[in-house]
Amino acid sequence: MSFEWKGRIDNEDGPSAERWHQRVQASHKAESPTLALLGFQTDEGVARNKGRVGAKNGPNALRAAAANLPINQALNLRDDGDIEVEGTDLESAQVKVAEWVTNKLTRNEFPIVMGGGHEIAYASYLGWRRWAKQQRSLGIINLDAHLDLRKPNPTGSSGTPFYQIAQSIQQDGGQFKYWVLGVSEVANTAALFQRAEDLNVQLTYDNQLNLGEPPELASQLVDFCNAVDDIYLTIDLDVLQAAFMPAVSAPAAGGLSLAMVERIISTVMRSGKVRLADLAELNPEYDIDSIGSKTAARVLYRISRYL
Ligand SMILES: N=CN[C@@H](CCC(=O)O)C(=O)O
Ligand SMILES: [Mn+2]
Ligand SMILES: [Mn+2]
Repeated sequence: MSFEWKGRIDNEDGPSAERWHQRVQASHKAESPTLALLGFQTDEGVARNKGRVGAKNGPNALRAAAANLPINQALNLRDDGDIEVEGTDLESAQVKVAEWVTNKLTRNEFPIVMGGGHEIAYASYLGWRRWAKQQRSLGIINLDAHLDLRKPNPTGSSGTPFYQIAQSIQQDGGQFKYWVLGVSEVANTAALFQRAEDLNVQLTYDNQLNLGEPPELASQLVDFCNAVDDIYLTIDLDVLQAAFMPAVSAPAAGGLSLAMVERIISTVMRSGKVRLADLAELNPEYDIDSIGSKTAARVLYRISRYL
């Protein structure tokens, strides 16, 4: 489904009243950083994971909410359209997304893929892997209520991406450096927590973050980023409390405030190590007055402010 970027235009306030829909359609300036967007329009990963479908329409809901965001910096915005899944062939679509990510990294652009389910993470990773050519190390920061460390059964799904990534990194002889923030104790089984332990995954629970920002959090995030060449930032929107984010495939009771999510993003982005990002699991079928889409757009905006 193609998308027409449109929104409010405040002619009376001149160029400083510019919004995202205008910048997406403006010509690029070589001297400005470029944020490149791609939609991953599919329900396949969520369906395979026995979830409630609807995330296929996530990319366009996010674009519509982002259209009126203000432009407050030198930034090129590019929308490269969508990748869809033909039939149930999720794997081929993931390869296409990966090729796009590799291409953006090669051009020194900042790629953000909009899901779709969290199986987008395996595609984003594969794109980074092709670009990095086993010459670079990766740290993954996932804001998510879930660990997404399920084993493919027998194929991948929205619940398996980080297990698939772990396997790939280990096969390449690398170290799987994965930190999940906002984990819900009640939305993951003992089997998944055991897998996280076996894979040396770093966990921060939603409850730990809801009692105020732990004093050591910022420095631990900085240390995590400094220990690798590149950071891949992936945000499963179900990490947010339902009041901010009703529009997800698998809501988990609890979750983080938008302020905490933005704070973590800011700390991580300031490291200068983040090369790619994605936003997963926006399911507009369950939205209320576009609150979820607008929250997702605000998350996107927060990332963009550090480019
Ligand atoms: N993307 C991940 N999804 C969750 C879904 C949990 C649920 O459906 O309740 C997972 O697999 O753990
Ligand atoms: Mn999740
Ligand atoms: Mn997830």
